[in-house]
Amino acid sequence: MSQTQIFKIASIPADGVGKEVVAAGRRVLDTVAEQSGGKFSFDWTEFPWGCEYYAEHGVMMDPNGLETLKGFDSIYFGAVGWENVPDHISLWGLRLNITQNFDQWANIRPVKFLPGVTSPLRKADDTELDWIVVRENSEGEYAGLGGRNLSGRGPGNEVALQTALFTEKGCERIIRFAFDLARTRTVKKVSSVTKSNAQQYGMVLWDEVFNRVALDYPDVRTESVLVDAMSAKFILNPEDLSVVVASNLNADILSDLGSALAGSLGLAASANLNPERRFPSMFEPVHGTAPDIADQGICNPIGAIASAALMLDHFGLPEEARRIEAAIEAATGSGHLTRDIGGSSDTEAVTEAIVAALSRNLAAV
Ligand SMILES: NC(=O)C1=CN([C@@H]2O[C@H](COP(=O)(O)OP(=O)(O)OC[C@H]3O[C@@H](n4cnc5c(N)ncnc54)[C@H](O)[C@@H]3O)[C@@H](O)[C@H]2O)C=CC1
Ligand SMILES: CC(=O)C(=O)O
Ligand SMILES: [K+]
Ligand SMILES: [Mn+2]
Repeated sequence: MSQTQIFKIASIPADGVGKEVVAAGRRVLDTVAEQSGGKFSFDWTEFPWGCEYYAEHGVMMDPNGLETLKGFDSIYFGAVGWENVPDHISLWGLRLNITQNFDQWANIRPVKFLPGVTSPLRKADDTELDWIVVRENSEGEYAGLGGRNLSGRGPGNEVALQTALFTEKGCERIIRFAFDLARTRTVKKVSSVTKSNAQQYGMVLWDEVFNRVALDYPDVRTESVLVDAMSAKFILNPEDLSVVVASNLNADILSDLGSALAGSLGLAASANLNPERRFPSMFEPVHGTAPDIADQGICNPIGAIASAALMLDHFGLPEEARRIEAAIEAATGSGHLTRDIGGSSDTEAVTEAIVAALSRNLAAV
């Protein structure tokens, strides 16, 4: 018998519903591993980093945390942010600390419509919708460049600069990534999103790189759409989308819009990839810590569980990833829905339904 492949996973549930959904995702991943017949298993290490850790230690994560994380095959993340810490401190101290330092420059965020889940889009009732937001995840508006003049100008005259960084290399790598992804899809099309009419430096550079890279992919259709028009297009003509590539902020906003159109923020998955595999990649639901519903056992675990499927893809286990996605569809299709999508099931019941569907699928093979 061949040896079991062991994946070392760092789990960082962090705050709020992050803890609940990571626990659910781990359960699903362990089920898939158990059912793999010894093909693979997961070796989990959980880290207590987040806003509670901050309250105790004054930092969001261990100062050697990045060094520690380098030894893992991937990171399974929940969400970060709580009322005891300013959001920009918690986000930069943990999530952005990891994505930036591990050069996880490609953030893929599929917009998936699930059976049994009502979309606010009437069009979704009779139209096949399926697109992926590709988010530049290392620079742009979240480069962290800028500063504040707190005292030099006197009261009431404070100034702040928040500078967006666009490099030719940074644009090119994410745009090529989007084209390569489009080539793997039924509809070979990339929509590039900027605001280059108003932002005449960085976004014009992005547009130029997009037009140049497109020449290398004559088999892929293209369009360039301004972000305000793209937000309208998400709602009016989403059937026209396949791969949507955008800068850090624009794609952050568009991907929440996409999740909402699919039915809830609780459904959307994401992968923060370091495509060169020099560092571990990180898998997390698109949503945040949902303080309004945290600690009640009612949040939707599907975004985190679908992110676990993206992790399996990254490990070269596409069949197992599709098994998880099929189990999610079986659960929603048979009415196991949390409140955010109009049901009354709790987190535990939906997770249980997904685990049961995995076991049924196995029995059917
Ligand atoms: N990657 C990360 O760790 C992120 C962290 N955050 C942080 O999360 C905190 C809250 O941010 P918000 O802007 O309120 O965004 P959020 O995504 O936490 O919540 C927005 C809305 O979506 C709902 N929602 C989110 N996840 C859900 C789930 N799994 N099931 C059911 N409903 C769900 C919430 O109840 C809320 O009504 C802040 O501290 C923010 O900085 C926000 C986004 C991403
Ligand atoms: C911070 C945030 O909203 C995101 O990464 O999606
Ligand atoms: K998250
Ligand atoms: Mn976001």
